Amino acid sequence: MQIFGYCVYQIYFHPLSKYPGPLSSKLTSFRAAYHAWTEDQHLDIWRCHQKYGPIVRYRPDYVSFNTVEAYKDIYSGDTTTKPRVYEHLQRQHASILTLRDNKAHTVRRRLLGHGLTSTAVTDMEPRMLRHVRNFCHALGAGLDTTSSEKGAWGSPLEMADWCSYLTFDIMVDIVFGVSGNLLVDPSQRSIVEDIGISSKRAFVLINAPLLYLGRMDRKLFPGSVSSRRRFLRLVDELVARSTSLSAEEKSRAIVHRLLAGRDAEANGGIPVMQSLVSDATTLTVAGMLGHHFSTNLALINHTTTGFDTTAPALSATFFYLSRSPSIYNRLVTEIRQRFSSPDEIKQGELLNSCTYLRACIDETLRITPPVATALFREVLPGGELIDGHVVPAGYHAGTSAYSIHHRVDYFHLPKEYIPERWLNPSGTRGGVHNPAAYIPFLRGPRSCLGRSLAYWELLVTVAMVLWEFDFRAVDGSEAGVGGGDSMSSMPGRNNSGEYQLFDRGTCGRVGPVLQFRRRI
Ligand code: HEM
Repeated sequence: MQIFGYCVYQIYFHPLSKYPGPLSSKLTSFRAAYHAWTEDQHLDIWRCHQKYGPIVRYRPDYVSFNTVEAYKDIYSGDTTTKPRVYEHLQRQHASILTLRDNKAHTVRRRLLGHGLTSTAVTDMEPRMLRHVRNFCHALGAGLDTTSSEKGAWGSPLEMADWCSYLTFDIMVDIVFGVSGNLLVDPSQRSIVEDIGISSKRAFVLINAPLLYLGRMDRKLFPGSVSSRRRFLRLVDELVARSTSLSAEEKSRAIVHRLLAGRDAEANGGIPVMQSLVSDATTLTVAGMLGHHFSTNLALINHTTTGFDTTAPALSATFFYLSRSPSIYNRLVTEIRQRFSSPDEIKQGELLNSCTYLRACIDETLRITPPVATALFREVLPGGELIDGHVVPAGYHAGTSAYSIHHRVDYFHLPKEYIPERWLNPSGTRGGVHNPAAYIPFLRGPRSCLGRSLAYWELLVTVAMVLWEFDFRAVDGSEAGVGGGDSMSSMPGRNNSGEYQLFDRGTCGRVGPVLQFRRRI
């Protein structure tokens, strides 16, 4: 009887009952949790929007909106915040990603933002370039061993892995000032998988917080708990290594700049602790920052799963280029004409003038947004009017980048990779093109702080690789790795031309498998 009463209430009398959606979603969070588990929640939300329209009740307490107007309402002001469930994701202290208090978030964002401005990216460039060169070195390993082999294709490489190693090494270097070394030393590489596995657990928990009861999550995800522990141990180790750097080395690491900034902020602008003075303070504060950064690092670095962003964008770009000869050739021509040597490939006018390169990156982030899912927000007291619809306080609303980027009335031929749409929307294969619906980095006060850094990594790495190498997809059984399976009955998973994301909050991915040769 109680169950019957609960169902009647959810379907007819609940404050969100007027919004359409699958019956199962109105009653429980099971569907959302299930698709978090099967790593296709972004596709399920997209399919629901195809069926029910731009507003879908996707969980009993959550409405997914798929319009430009709605996401402006949800993400632009201070009438929403991060949902309470995010608190479970932090170890002791809230990270910038989990902070619920909007004022505290603004302060934290200001502090962290100093280390990630485009000027800061210029300062960090020489160190980041070292890692991009290591990446190219790894791709070219084994090539040109004898002059007779010059021009021969190398062994197949799994690009998802190599892109993860690159972005991990860059982030560890600029955040902690120490070396992550995954590109050159295979011994620690399992860490990217650990990050992925632990992210999957976190994502399922966000969607089904009931699993926290009696710590059921630990029983359901035993492997992921140990993966997370290993990852956090690594972060603590990095923090410890970072604290023993010289003063000059510390000045280049974001974590230390943040410490100085944090003190200044807390002391009316007087930086009382410009260096880390005692081991006790160091370990406590740095450990805390380690956890703070663990979320951000996880956001960036992943192998097959999870909180990863730049790496999947990079491997997706290689995927699309390897499958589109005309796009590949146009881009190769732009890069090789623009730069006369790889040393010229760095931030500046020449790189900015590579408009086709930028269009390819933007198109990757549109069709394959690394944060594909809806980053849902909790409505604060007073409620909120979202695209003309009332969502009362305490309930959740969000917009999924994958869904809105695939709206046919915002982007013509949304399932196709067409960089030209960013150059001349009304030109080649022209059709509707609505840049206001483009939200890979989100917009508003919680938008991505690492945008400049991410663009640097993507533009410079792709340019450097194309300057040095030709590449192609392998033949045979691995040719399609990374794309959808045309035999799949699941819309979204059956598009062989679209790089597949495995949604775990950010995303996992595999492939493409490519071969390289020195450019001819
Ligand atoms: C293509 C690459 C990237 C994409 C698509 C991306 C996307 C996003 C998105 C969608 C958010 C909002 C998350 C939320 O509200 O929960 C975010 C936040 C954030 N991102 Fe990125 N990101 C990328 C790369 C980076 C990089 C390289 C960094 C460098 C540290 C970074 C640092 C951050 C930080 C610190 C936040 C939190 C901002 C805040 O809450 O104020 N991101 N990112």
